[in-house]
Amino acid sequence: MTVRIGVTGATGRMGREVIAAVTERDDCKVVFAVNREPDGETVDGVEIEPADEFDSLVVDREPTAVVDFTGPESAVDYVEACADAGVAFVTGTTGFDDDQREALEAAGDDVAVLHAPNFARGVQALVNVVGEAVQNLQGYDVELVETHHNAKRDAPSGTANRLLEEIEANGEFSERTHGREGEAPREEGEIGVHALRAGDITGEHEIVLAGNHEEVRLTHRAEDRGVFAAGAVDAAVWIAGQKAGRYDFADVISE
Ligand SMILES: NC(=O)C1=CN([C@@H]2O[C@H](COP(=O)(O)OP(=O)(O)OC[C@H]3O[C@@H](n4cnc5c(N)ncnc54)[C@H](OP(=O)(O)O)[C@@H]3O)[C@@H](O)[C@H]2O)C=CC1
Ligand SMILES: O=C(O)C1=N[C@H](C(=O)O)C[C@H](O)C1
Repeated sequence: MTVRIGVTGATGRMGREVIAAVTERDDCKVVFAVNREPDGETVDGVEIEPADEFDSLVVDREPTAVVDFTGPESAVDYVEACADAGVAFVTGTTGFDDDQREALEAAGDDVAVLHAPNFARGVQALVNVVGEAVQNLQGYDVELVETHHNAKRDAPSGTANRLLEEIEANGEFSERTHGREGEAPREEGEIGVHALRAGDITGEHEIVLAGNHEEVRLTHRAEDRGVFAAGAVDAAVWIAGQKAGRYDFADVISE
């Protein structure tokens, strides 16, 4: 079966990569790609259509799944249209607030919805091991540093938030401290969180655990956005066979 994929944010950094990743495979194809203000542009031979036609495209072109890398507001609009149309939704968008997260969850009652803040397999491995490292090093200071390109809108990154959840679930911590300035000695139990924005850096996450005259650093560095796109397209192909519900990238990898 050829999986039929709709792409949103099609001329963005990630949308372009998703189209390229689909085009390289023979088990799926792009059936539409939208962006807010298309000007007749094509991406890898795919015509970019206006985002305000999404609601009709998602019905008429009969996609199996939509892959979304846009922004939180538009991702919610798109998932709600997919829920109405009975189309599965895969999103890598980050920066959702609580209400937006709830809307994503709610759509999972009607269709399969997969949200992953990071589609790199190495990040999933990092999520899997960081809790164990924290458990083994109770009482060590923990700091998280994430580094991204200068156009990234949200901070800390979605991946950093996911890693922080895992760290907090596995140790005794008091609070997250976002950056430091002036007279600001480290408090016991805090987790320092630092967001660097510079140039066109694809995405780096490092967790530093230090104490007992030693330090452990767990680092993931994405060298190319294609790694995220490949994971997202794997997820779109995987979700084709799934019933309504909420999924994450770990579900895709575990099969
Ligand atoms: N999960 C993962 O593995 C990854 C997640 N991300 C996340 O993906 C998202 C997009 O990142 P990136 O591609 O770098 O961002 P870009 O800004 O390059 O692209 C976003 C695209 O979405 C479009 N867009 C934004 N708002 C809307 C809207 N309301 N309706 C329709 N289109 C819209 C933008 O159009 P316009 O140009 O008109 O604004 C743009 O083309 C971010 O949240 C980022 O954190 C990024 C990389 C990996
Ligand atoms: O905006 C990006 O570029 C990225 N965003 C994701 C995040 O917020 O974690 C994933 C990746 O690090 C790239």
